[in-house]
Amino acid sequence: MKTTKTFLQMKKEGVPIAMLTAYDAPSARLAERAGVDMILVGDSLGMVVLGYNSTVPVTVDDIVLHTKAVKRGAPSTFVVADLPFFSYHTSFSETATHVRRLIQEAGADAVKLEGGYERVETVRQLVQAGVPVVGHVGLTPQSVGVLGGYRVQGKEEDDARRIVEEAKALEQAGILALVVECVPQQLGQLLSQTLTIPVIGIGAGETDGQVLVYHDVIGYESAHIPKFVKQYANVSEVIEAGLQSYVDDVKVRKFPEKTHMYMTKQAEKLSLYGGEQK
Ligand SMILES: Nc1nc(=O)c2c([nH]1)NC[C@@H]1CN(c3ccc(C(=O)N[C@@H](CCC(=O)O)C(=O)O)cc3)CN21
Ligand SMILES: CC(C)C(=O)C(=O)O
Ligand SMILES: [Mg+2]
Repeated sequence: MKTTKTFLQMKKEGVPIAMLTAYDAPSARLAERAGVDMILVGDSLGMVVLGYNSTVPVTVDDIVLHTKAVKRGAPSTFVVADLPFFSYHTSFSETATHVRRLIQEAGADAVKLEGGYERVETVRQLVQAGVPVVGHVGLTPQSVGVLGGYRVQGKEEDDARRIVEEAKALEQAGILALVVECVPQQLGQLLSQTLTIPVIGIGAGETDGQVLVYHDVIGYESAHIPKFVKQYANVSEVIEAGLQSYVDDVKVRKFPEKTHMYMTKQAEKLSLYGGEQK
C-alpha cells in the first residue's frame, strides 16, 4: 500500500497524485481497481449520498460506518477519513475520541480536517500522538454558514497571502498533504511550489494532485455541479434505463422468466400447490 512516504516521493518526482472520494464498498473496489492513489471518505457524503444540502449534518458515526465499508472494498488503498463538522473544535480530548474511532475502529489511514491557523495546534497534537493528518484550506465547506455560500477563496491578494501562510503553518505542524479547494489557479500553483508536502487541489488548477467527488466524476445524480468538475461518465443515464426496463418488464409480466424461478418435483403431491403448476 502507498504510504505518506510514497506520496512525498511522488511529489519529489513530479508524479501527479489521483485522489477520489468514495463512500461504500463497491465504489471503493472500483476506485482501487482504477488505480486511485488515495481515497477520501469525504463529508460530501452528506450531500451526494445522504441527501442533505450541506456537509454540516454529517456525524462521526456516519464517517465511521462509511470508512469501514470503503476499507472493506479497497483494503490496499490509503484511505483518508474526513473529520465532520464540530468534531475537532471543542477540546483535544473530544477530538482525540473522534480521531481514535476513525483510525482504530474504522481503519482509516489518516484523518482530514478543515481550517488554517485556528487548527494548527490540534494538528500538532494529533501528529505528535502518531496520527497522520491531511489539511484542507481555501473553500472549507463546513464553514458555509460563515462564508455565506460556496465561493472561490483567495481572490484578493491579502486572502491569498494568508492562505499561503496558513498552509506553511500546517506543514510545519506536520500534515502529510494539503487539500486546497476552490482557489485561483495561480494560488494552487504557488502552494504546490512553496510546500514540500503534496498539494491536492479541487478547483485549484494544476497542483501536485487532484481530488474530485465520486458522483461528480461518474455523473451519478450530483445535483449542483461546480465549474471545476469534469464528468467522465453518465451513470445516471445507464441506471435510469436499467430501472425503467425492470419496471416495464414487471408491469407486462416479462419478468420473472423460467430461469429466475425455483421448481419442485413434489409440486403435484402437495395439496398446497393445488396441482396447477406450470
Ligand atoms: N457533489 C459535490 N461535489 C463537490 O465538489 C462538493 C460537494 N458535493 N459537497 C461538499 C463540497 C461543496 N463544494 C462546492 C460546492 C459548490 C461550489 C460552487 O458552486 N462554486 C461556484 C463558484 C462561484 C464563484 O465564487 O465564482 C462555481 O460556480 O463553481 C464549489 C464547491 C465542493 N464539495
Ligand atoms: C471535496 C473534498 C476535498 C472533501 O472534503 C469532501 O469530499 O468532503
Ligand atoms: Mg470534506
